Amino acid sequence: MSKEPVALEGRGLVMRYGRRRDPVLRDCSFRLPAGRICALIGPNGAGKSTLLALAAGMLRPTQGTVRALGASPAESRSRIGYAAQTRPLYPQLTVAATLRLGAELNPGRWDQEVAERVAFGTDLDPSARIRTLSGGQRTRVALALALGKRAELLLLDEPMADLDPVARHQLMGALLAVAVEHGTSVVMSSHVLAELEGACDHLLLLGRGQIRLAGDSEDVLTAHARLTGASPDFAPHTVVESGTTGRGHTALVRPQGPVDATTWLVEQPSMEELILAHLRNPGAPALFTGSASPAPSQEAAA
Ligand SMILES: Nc1ncnc2c1ncn2[C@@H]1O[C@H](COP(=O)(O)OP(=O)(O)OP(=O)(O)O)[C@@H](O)[C@H]1O
Repeated sequence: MSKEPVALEGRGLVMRYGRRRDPVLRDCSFRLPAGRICALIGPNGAGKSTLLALAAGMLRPTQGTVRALGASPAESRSRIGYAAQTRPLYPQLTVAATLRLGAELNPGRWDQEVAERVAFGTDLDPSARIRTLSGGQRTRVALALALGKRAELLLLDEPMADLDPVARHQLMGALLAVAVEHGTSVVMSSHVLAELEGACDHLLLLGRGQIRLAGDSEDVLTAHARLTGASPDFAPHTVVESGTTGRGHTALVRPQGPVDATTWLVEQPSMEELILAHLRNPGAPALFTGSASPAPSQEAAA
């Protein structure tokens, strides 16, 4: 098993809200090595926000365990920055007072310069009250609180969702600069694949309550190939998605052994193509590459 430090780990997670019969997460296990910028992807309602809230210690799992930075999320709370999708902020406070509160709540860790850069990057007025801000401006303040905390693990729920293109670009730049400078581990959910592709070096794809794909982006990509040829039989390779085009039969596969390049045209799919194929085919077998392989859940290990 990999000895690489782990930023976030879930083992046998089950999450059921109230009396709902179907759990949102079911025996969900994963391991995120430290220092990665991880895209958390999945269809609407897959449980991305739930997973991030569990990792931040804002929810407790029905079953299973979450470890964040080597301890329970509650124990690691001061080292975790979390920007929830709902951007909970005090509506009566001004932006400047909100950042002051961030500084007071994080003594010894707070980076005012980063917080101000993120919050005031455009022309946001420090004396404006939170309740008067637009959705995008509130997002900037929520991200300023998360990044200003100099967290070791940043959990960002759709961080760019309501930002304009310039603000997105600027904030992604600020986020990456902070992450590189401090070796921060980042998990961010988003539906904008192009945005994630440029920024993230690790992937967690959630579907049907479990992790379907996990690993460093390069490893996940090289574990797949697009094959095109005359035959519809792609055995022995694992087919994620297949179809027919003008060029013949084509499939996105996980090669099981060498691919016969005399039979198939072999191409490397793009990350977007690969993710879309998995989103369209949630029944494809799960793949965990390298150090992303989860430890066996306690029940399985017993
Ligand atoms: N507080 C709650 N009480 C009951 N059900 C909830 C609650 N929060 C989330 N759910 C349900 O859990 C499921 C997963 O929701 P979640 O918000 O985690 O998904 P998501 O992947 O973040 O979705 P989206 O991409 O739409 O933001 C949904 O079916 C949702 O209705």
